[in-house]
Parts: sequence; C-alpha cells; structure tokens
Amino acid sequence: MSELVAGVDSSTQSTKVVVCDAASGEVVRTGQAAHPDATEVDPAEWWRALGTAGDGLRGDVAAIAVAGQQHGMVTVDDDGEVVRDALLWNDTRSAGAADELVAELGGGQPWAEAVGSVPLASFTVTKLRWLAEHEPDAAERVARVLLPHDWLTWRLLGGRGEPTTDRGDASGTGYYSAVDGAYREDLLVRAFGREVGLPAVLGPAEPAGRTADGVLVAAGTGDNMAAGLALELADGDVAVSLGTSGTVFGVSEKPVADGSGVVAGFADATGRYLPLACTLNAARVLTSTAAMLGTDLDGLDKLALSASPGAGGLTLLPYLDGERTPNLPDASGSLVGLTRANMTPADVARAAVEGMLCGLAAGLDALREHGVAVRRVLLTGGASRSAAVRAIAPGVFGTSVVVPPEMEHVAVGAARQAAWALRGGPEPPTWRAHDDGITLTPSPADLDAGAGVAEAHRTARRHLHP
Ligand SMILES: Nc1ncnc2c1ncn2[C@@H]1O[C@H](COP(=O)(O)OP(=O)(O)O)[C@@H](O)[C@H]1O
Ligand SMILES: O=C(CO)[C@@H](O)[C@H](O)COP(=O)(O)O
Repeated sequence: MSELVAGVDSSTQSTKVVVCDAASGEVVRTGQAAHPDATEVDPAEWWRALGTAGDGLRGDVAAIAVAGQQHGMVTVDDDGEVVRDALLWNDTRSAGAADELVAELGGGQPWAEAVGSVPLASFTVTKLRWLAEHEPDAAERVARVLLPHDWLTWRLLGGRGEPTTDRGDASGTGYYSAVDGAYREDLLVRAFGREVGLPAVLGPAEPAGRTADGVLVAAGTGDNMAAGLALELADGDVAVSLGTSGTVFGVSEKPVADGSGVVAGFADATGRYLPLACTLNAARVLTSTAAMLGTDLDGLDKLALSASPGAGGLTLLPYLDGERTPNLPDASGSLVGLTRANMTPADVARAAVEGMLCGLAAGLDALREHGVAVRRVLLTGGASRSAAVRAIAPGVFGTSVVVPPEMEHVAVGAARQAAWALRGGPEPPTWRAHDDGITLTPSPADLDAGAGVAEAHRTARRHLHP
C-alpha cells in the first residue's frame, strides 16, 4: 500500500469523505454526515459535517482535497468571520438580480463571452447583487467572497494566509473568465458596487498549503468538476449526475459561449472545459414522490417499473423547487394528462422518474447542439442507484448508459486531485484500474418509447411555460 489521500465531497445534502490509496485509487474507507436541509446555511455546519464524516482521517493521510457544491456565496469579514449564512446554488432569491445583470450587459451573449455562462439565480455574482440591494449592512462588512470549497480549504489551513480556489469552481462565479484565466472584477463591481477580496486561483495540481499536522491540502474544485476527474471523462463521454441537482456535462478542449444560458461554459479540474447543463430538480423529485405515495425509494422503483413507458399519458414537469434549466425560478411542478385510468401510484411513480430524466435529456440535446459528442452517458449521484432510473434512462437519453462501479465519484475525484498534488506532474495519476461498470444499451423499442416520453415532456413544457 502506498500513501493515502483523502477526498471530500461537501455537496448540498451531505459531506462524504473517502480515503484512497494514492497510487491505485482503491477506496480504503469512507464516511458521511448530513447537512441542514436549507438553501442558506451557516458554513460552520459544513465544517462540523466534515469533522464527523472525516472522523479517522487523522494520522495516516498524506494529502486532502475538498470538492464543494458550486456557486454558493460565502462572505467573510476582515477578521475572517462569516458575515451571514451562505446562499446556496439552489437559492433562487437572486433571480431578479440575475435578470437585471443580464439586461445591463445587453443580454446573455455578452455574459457568455465574458465569463462562459449567463448568470442565473444560482451564480455567485447574482447573489452578491442581491446582498448589496437587500442587506446593505451585511454587504458593508464583506471583505472577501469565497465559494464553499474555498472556505473549507481555508479552514483546513487554519484560516492562515490568503484563501485559494481553482479554475473549475471559479468558472461558476460569473466573475471569472476561464478562457483568459483571470477575474472580471469589473463585473463583480457592477454586481456588488465595490471591490471585494477574491481567492487566488491555483493550477490543477498546485497545493493550497499544509494543515497544522503537515497534511498537504490540494486546490480542491467544484463537485461536478471532481466527478469529472473520478470518471476520467474522455471524448464522447457525458456524465449525468442525479443528486439534489441534475447535471449533464462533458469535457472539451474548447470553451462554449451559450448566450441562451442553457449550457454553462465551466472549466474542468485539469485545464480543459466542462460544458454543463443543470436542473434544480433531480433526486428529490423521487424522494418527494415516494413520500407522497406512502412508500420508500425501492417501493417507488417497483411502482415505476410496473407501469408502461409514457405512464399512460401522464407527464410530470417536476419544477418542485422552481427550475434553473429551463430558467423558471418561480415555477412549480405540474402533472399533465390525468385520467381516471392513469391516476394510479404506478403511473405517478413512472411519470416522476420520466419527468426528472426528461429535464436532463433536454440538457443532453443542448450539449450536442454545442458540439459535445455524446457516445455514452455515465450515471452518477445518489439517484443513479435507482433501478427505475437505470431502466428508463437509456431510452429517454437515446444512448447507451454506463453505471460505473458504486462509489462516491465527487469525493473520489477530489482524492485523485490530492494524489496529483502529492505526486506532481502534468497529468493526474491513472486510477482507471477498476472496471467500467454495467453498460445498458437501449433496444429499438426503448428508443421509440423514450422519444415519445421526451416529446410529451417538451409539449407539456411549451404549453405551460411558453
Ligand atoms: N436508490 C435510490 N433511489 C433514488 N434516489 C436515491 C437512492 N439512493 C440515494 N438517493 C438519493 O440521492 C440523493 C443524494 O445524492 P447525492 O448525489 O449525495 O446528493 P448531493 O450531492 O446533492 O448532496 C438523496 O436525495 C437520496 O434520496
Ligand atoms: O449548481 C450546480 C452546478 O452548476 C450544482 O450541481 C451544484 O454544484 C450542487 O450539486 P449537488 O449537490 O446537487 O451534487
């Protein structure tokens, strides 16, 4: 056994920690702790969760990296104290600020060209505008703005020195150009009204420092970027992550600049780009539907799989928490096409799984339109464990779906980055010794049914949200 490295996934619902062999990537132990269920959270809760999930980290780990939920606004004052609870990526209160900022620059395309993405309510830059407008006293006290992974990385270093970030997570702020490798402080000032301290952007294998115990702390990154590192995405591979958010992303050598805002032009954690489409409603559509039907997730799977494709004509637009793609922050969900025949637990369960997947299929189409090759989809995130998701996804996505071996990909990607920082060199260590997982290939009947389901979803969406 070579040295050990730790990877942290501080995502929306929980913190997961994995400890891996630095040479092979073999996972030797894991831990997990829940986060509060809210869209604004005291960052101290993440630190507490890291302490619980990482219990046992001490002593034998040579390096660590933190991957965090993207976009969250963590504000700190001159003493390094948190000014207010962090506003998370799924907090939509800054939707009005997003509209203002887009209008001020003359539309989405100038933003996409400046920083890769059109700022929607998720993006940090819109949260800063909201803070300046709605909480001027708090805004006054802000000395620095950090992302969740930046703040946790800084805490690991004891709050000493200047905070750091990486190109991947910085690309989700709305005030960093991954193409130029530079902050667009003019856009931050436009949003917030004044300058504010920003973390230094580290290179992919550049360490942030060492903990008081001498553990090397790598740059860290955003959670989707870390999943990309773990999945070792190659040309033609597209990841679909089904966590709190649903994300669809691939890795590309060239940046995208989608002025419609559907595809965000993020950077990855290796120096390339990570075009990504994101929905606000993924795994929790299934938990909420299961709860409504008085069953658990296994029960929901059984019900969904007992119904026919298309759920007897029932379509769920699952905008339960508003929606980001399409940009409908104030939307609510709709069940369309109810009849006496399909008003059954089985059809409702099926419509929930199909509706969630259709949002991601639309993201997949948008990625294709922006030149991302889609030869197969790799499933990750909590809801990728669902038997119904695995059965229905190949038809709805219209392509082969790979279910990689069970592991926490975000945390493993962070661990791989930690191993890279430890070893150095131009490329991360090769960890793909493990097998590729299960490949699910859609039959012609699955493809037909999936196309019908996606069309019904599009029709319902056009009708209800023209
Ligand atoms: N077998 C399953 N079927 C459906 N959903 C599942 C299953 N197992 C876990 N989940 C869901 O996955 C979600 C957690 O996934 P995760 O990727 O960790 O989310 P996040 O990164 O947003 O915190 C939870 O909502 C949980 O209910
Ligand atoms: O905002 C995005 C992507 O742009 C989200 O994907 C967040 O990064 C949160 O991820 P999960 O906690 O849902 O995995």
